[in-house]
Amino acid sequence: MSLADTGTTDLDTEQDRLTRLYTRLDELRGATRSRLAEVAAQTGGTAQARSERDSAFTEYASRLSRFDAAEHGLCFGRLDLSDGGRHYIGRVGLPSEDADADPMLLDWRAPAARPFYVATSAAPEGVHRRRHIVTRDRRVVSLDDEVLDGAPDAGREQLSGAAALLAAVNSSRTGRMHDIVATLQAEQDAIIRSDQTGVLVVQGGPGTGKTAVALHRAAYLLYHSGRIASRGVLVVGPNTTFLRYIGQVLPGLGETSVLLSTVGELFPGVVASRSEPAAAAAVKGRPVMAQVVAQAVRNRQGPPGAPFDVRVGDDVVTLEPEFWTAAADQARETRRPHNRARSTFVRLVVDEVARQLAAQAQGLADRLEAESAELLGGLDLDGAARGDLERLGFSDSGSGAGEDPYSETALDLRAIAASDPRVAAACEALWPRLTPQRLLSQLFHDPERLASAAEGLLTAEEQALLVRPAGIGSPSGWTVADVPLLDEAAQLLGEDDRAVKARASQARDEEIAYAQGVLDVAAGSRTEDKEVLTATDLIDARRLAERSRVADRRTVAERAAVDRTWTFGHVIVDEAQELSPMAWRVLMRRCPTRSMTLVGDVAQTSSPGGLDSWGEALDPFVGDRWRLTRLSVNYRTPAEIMAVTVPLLETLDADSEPPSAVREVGVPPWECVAASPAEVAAVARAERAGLDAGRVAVITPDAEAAAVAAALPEASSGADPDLTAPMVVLGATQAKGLEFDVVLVVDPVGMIEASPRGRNDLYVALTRATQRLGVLHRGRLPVELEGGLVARSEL
Ligand SMILES: Nc1ncnc2c1ncn2[C@@H]1O[C@H](COP(=O)(O)OP(=O)(O)OP(=O)(O)O)[C@@H](O)[C@H]1O
Repeated sequence: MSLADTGTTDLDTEQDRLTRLYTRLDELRGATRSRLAEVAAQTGGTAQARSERDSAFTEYASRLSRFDAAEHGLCFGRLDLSDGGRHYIGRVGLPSEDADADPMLLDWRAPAARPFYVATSAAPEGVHRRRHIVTRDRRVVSLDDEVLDGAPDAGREQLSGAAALLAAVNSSRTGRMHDIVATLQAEQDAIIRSDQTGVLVVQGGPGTGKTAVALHRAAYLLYHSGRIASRGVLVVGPNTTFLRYIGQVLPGLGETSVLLSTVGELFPGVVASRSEPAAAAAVKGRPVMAQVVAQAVRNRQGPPGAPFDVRVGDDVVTLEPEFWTAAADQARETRRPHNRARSTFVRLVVDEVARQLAAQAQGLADRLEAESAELLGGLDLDGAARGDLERLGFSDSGSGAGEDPYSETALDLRAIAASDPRVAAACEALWPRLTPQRLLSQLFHDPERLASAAEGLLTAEEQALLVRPAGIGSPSGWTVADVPLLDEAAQLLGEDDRAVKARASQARDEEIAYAQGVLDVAAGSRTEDKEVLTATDLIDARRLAERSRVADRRTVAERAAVDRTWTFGHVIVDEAQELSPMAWRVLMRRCPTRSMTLVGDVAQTSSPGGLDSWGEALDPFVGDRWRLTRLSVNYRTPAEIMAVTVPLLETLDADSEPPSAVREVGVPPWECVAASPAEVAAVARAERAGLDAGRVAVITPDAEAAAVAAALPEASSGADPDLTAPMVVLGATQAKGLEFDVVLVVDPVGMIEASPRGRNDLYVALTRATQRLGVLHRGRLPVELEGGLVARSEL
């Protein structure tokens, strides 16, 4: 039915349709909620029934969150096909009541929805008309139509849904990133839908939508791949402020199987809250640190330089360095991680101690025998020697422990050696049980230990950067750059989980004992009536314990967050240029399938350990088997601001093409002198006063942020600022990935001089504004900005 046939206006038609879609959404939501409540109320059953119930629970819960998330902007588009067909496109798919009929609403990720994003008048993909439907609450607000199978419209050819797109990019910022599902552009859509296998790198200048695209790709992959949905997606971002900024996007798309994390949060139980000099972080990030950590572990595996005495009872057993070396070699040959290979080492020590005890006993017997023979001539010495040996724990003087390691005597001696605390102490000294935290804090607190582990790998100056004053190494004493080292150490140390398993088994036995107690009480209250069945007639204690087990209904993301060894179905890294080689090793371990999307911009690298080229990071892990795609349009920064940054970008990367801005705003970026924090504060207040809605950011060199924040107490600031506040003060490295309506960049010369990557920081700061940019300096601008900015007085 065409719109003309209806006799009503387009808006009314779409309102009718939208109302029906919401009615259907409410029905489906209600039905899912009831099913969820039913499953949640069920208990008992076999292990298989429980597991099926847990899966059903998870499935209903995620379906419900998808329906809930679709409440805002349920439907945003319509495709009228050249063959007369029609699809409505929305955040979630809604099936028709008639199971054979077409869906009432197509999920944006469905293949049939793709033309909505990619069709152009040059390549209409069977689309006659594309309609963007703008809604608020449950009302249709406006429509924007593009007819694609007519004459190409040169002006709009590049953009899909230009009006809706420009309305979205021009709207005031809220301090939270929003999804762009209604206005995705073709080059973005191609990345989102590209094959899940292998490593995909998305290189793009500022504001090209890399973050947005990465998050929509996560939602797309979760929708299409059961494997990825069951293992979840890890999204790694540069800092917690940024993660909070993007935190609404995936829940808004109804996806909960995603863990957002910084590198510093990837080691469960460690809070990387300590800061350290950039030079120290840079050393810790270098690939050679993997060898340093490996050597540090090896250095904790025997042998002593001199013979090592072990006292057992009244006897002293001397273990020579050669023995320790051989035992350590044999334990390492198991190729097990340190803590698991330890059991081999301990067994060898116990065997050797037992062997020597036996040999000492045998020697004593032989000596007694010889002395007695000398003294007593032809008397029965065998009986006397046997008596001596029996007192020493031997039943048969002819079979030494060395000859039959499984004889009762040998086993006894081994048991004695194994339970002797001094043997245990010797093993602990020469092959200690180690946690990653213990290994590293002992390494960094002890310059000699560090020198031994880093010999030939780090210079004395580099080692000096790593040494920590005493007292650091407590849970709060770790830095972000320590986390990949902890992870590396965890990998090499492994976990001897026998104790954990033993505890689990004990807990299980206790559960069964408790269940038995329940059954005993039930049996005690058994009625005389033989027809009445009690619990004991139907169930035994083990099954009762199984039935009462609490279900594990945590989401994939919740389970992954507490498990260092969790491997994800897909890993997305935002601002990937910031990661150090050691951090890449962590992420590769979390993603053995190498199904990864890495988005970033090497021109924006600010961390000293970060990247200069993508190949540099990826070659060690995937060789040249990675795909590079580019985004070319800047949706955030107006053309006037991008023009100012061109000379700076040229100094950062002469080959880099600046992204073309999607719009102009008619306001040139300006500069003025503001020498003191008070002057900066005054300008910031004036900018804020001129803004109806939206956000102002004052971005300073990192070291100046506190002083400016003190002069502007009404602004949010600090390590974890509230981005939804009307004004915020940020250090340059905090601004990465964020955006604001108005940005004031303070002391650009100071910013450049503050770090070896200061120019990159300045580039990031200058490209954060969606509307207006002001540069506040101390009387001198960097050469790259000279001539590009209008003096404020001239505005
Ligand atoms: N297709 C689109 N429709 C609407 N808005 C878009 C679109 N693409 C990008 N944007 C908006 O442009 C802004 C910049 O996007 P995003 O932060 O993802 O870019 P980026 O490439 O990660 O930037 P940077 O590297 O500078 O941090 C965001 O506000 C985003 O919502």
